[in-house]
Amino acid sequence: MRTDPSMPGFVTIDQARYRYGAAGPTVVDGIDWTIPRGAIHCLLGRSGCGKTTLLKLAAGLLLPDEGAIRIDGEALRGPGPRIGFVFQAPTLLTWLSALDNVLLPISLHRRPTAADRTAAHDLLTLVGLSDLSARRPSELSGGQQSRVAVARALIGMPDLLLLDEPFAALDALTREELQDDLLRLCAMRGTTALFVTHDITEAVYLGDKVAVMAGGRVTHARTVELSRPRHRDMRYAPDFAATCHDLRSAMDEGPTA
Ligand SMILES: Nc1ncnc2c1ncn2[C@@H]1O[C@H](COP(=O)(O)OP(=O)(O)OP(=O)(O)O)[C@@H](O)[C@H]1O
Repeated sequence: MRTDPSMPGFVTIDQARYRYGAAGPTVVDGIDWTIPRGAIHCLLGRSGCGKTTLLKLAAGLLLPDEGAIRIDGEALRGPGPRIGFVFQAPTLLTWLSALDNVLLPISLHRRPTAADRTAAHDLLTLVGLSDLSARRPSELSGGQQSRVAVARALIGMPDLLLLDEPFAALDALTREELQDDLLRLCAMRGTTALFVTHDITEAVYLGDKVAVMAGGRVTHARTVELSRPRHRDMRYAPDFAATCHDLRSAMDEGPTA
């Protein structure tokens, strides 16, 4: 077991509320959530229920109107180097090589050192792209671009990785490979992660815990009892299917009053 439930939360979301503009509807409506250090939690929910907004609050890209987000006990006041973000689209810079895209979070602040370049190359190796580090994004497949985006999010050794449907556009087999890459990298580095997805099987395969969101609230939460490391054969086990079924039913129930 990777996490100890008695450990204090590494990420603590405390009664967070958020609306876009003064007159808009409340999009995140009083969410309480705790992620222990090193855990991977997944957020499931229908389109428009507020998942991305909650992720942006956890990244410090938005600040809550009410409540607080704490990372390691400290109230979050904006984005910082301890947090890595992977968006749905890989958002790579077209004129840079894969290696230079991975180095981007560093080169925005200072000139990368030889050690930084080695670290970037090591990350590309870990995601299976060691031979392609000189290629531009247009010379890479969609899955390879997503791998570069994951490597870029990890170059700053973030304590917290936030992922917003990063593999949604990929074919099923590539998605499974990237899920395994992500689990391996998080386990190696003890990275805490919050992963937003529409895909129930993805949430169950990756997560220590899965929350279902609807109408800006967490309406259901379930601990995933599968052992770690995860293995692709687990996807066909009865307890995996039962967990998926339970979450599907929770998504059908929708928000509670
Ligand atoms: N910048 C914005 N200004 C105004 N409203 C917004 C803005 N961004 C999102 N919203 C609204 O907030 C609500 C929640 O959006 P959010 O992107 O968090 O949902 P989501 O669950 O991530 O959806 P999806 O699964 O489709 O990405 C939606 O009704 C959306 O239209």
